[in-house]
Amino acid sequence: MLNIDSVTLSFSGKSVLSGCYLSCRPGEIVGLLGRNGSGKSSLLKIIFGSLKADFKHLRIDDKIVNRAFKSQEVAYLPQDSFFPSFLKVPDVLPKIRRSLIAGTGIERILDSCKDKTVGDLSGGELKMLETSWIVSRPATYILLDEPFMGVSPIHVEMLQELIRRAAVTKAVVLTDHNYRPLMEVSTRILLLHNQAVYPIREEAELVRYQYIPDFR
Ligand SMILES: Nc1ncnc2c1ncn2[C@@H]1O[C@H](COP(=O)(O)OP(=O)(O)OP(=O)(O)O)[C@@H](O)[C@H]1O
Repeated sequence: MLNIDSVTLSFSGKSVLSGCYLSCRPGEIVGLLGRNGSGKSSLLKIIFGSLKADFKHLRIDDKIVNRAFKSQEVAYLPQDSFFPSFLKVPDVLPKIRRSLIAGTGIERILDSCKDKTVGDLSGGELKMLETSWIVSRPATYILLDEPFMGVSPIHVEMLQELIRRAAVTKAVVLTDHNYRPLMEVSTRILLLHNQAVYPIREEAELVRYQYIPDFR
C-alpha cells in the first residue's frame, strides 16, 4: 500500500497544498480531480519524488520512502510527452506487455505505427503508446497525469480498459479533467480543493465544491 499524508507545499510563500493525504493499494484506481492549478500534478510529482514538498510523510508497503523513483516501485506518466521525438516506435513496442493491450484496440493502433518515430505520432497515438509503456513497467504503483488529454472518446474507452487491466495487479492513481471517464474507471475518487483532499462519493458533490457547473 502507498500512503502519503501531511503534504505541505508552497511556491514563493504561496501555499498550494496543506495537509494533503492520498492512499492507494493494488487493485485500486484512485481518480484525483481538482481545478486548474489546484496542485494535482504537484502531488503526483511529490509522490514520485521529482518535486520536493515543504513536508510529506510517504510510506510504501510500510517503509518510509523519501524519493520513490529510486525504488522502482512507482512509475509516473507526466502530463507532457516524455519520449524524445526521434525515438522509434518499434524500439518501444517490445517493452509493452501484450496481455495488457491485446483485444483493447490499442494493440492494433500501436502495431499500425510500427514504422514511425515518436515525433510522427498524433497526440492520441502518443498518449496510447506512453500509457501502455508506463503500465507495463514492473512498478506496483502507477501515477498517470492526464492520460485522456487530447484523446477521442472511442480511444478513451480503450485507455480505460488498459487501466482496468493494469489495476488487477497494480495500484493506479490518475488525474484528468475528463471527469466522467475518470469517474467511470476509478474505484475511488478524491478532489483537491482549497489545498486539501476530499473524498467524493457522487457527482453532485463535485457541483457542491464548484468543480463542475450545476447543469440543472
Ligand atoms: N515550479 C513552480 N514554480 C512556481 N509555481 C509553481 C510551480 N509548479 C507549479 N506551480 C504552481 O502551483 C500550483 C499548482 O500547480 P499544478 O501544476 O500542481 O496544478 P494542477 O492541479 O496539476 O493544474 P492543471 O489541472 O492546470 O494541470 C499552480 O498555481 C502553479 O502555478
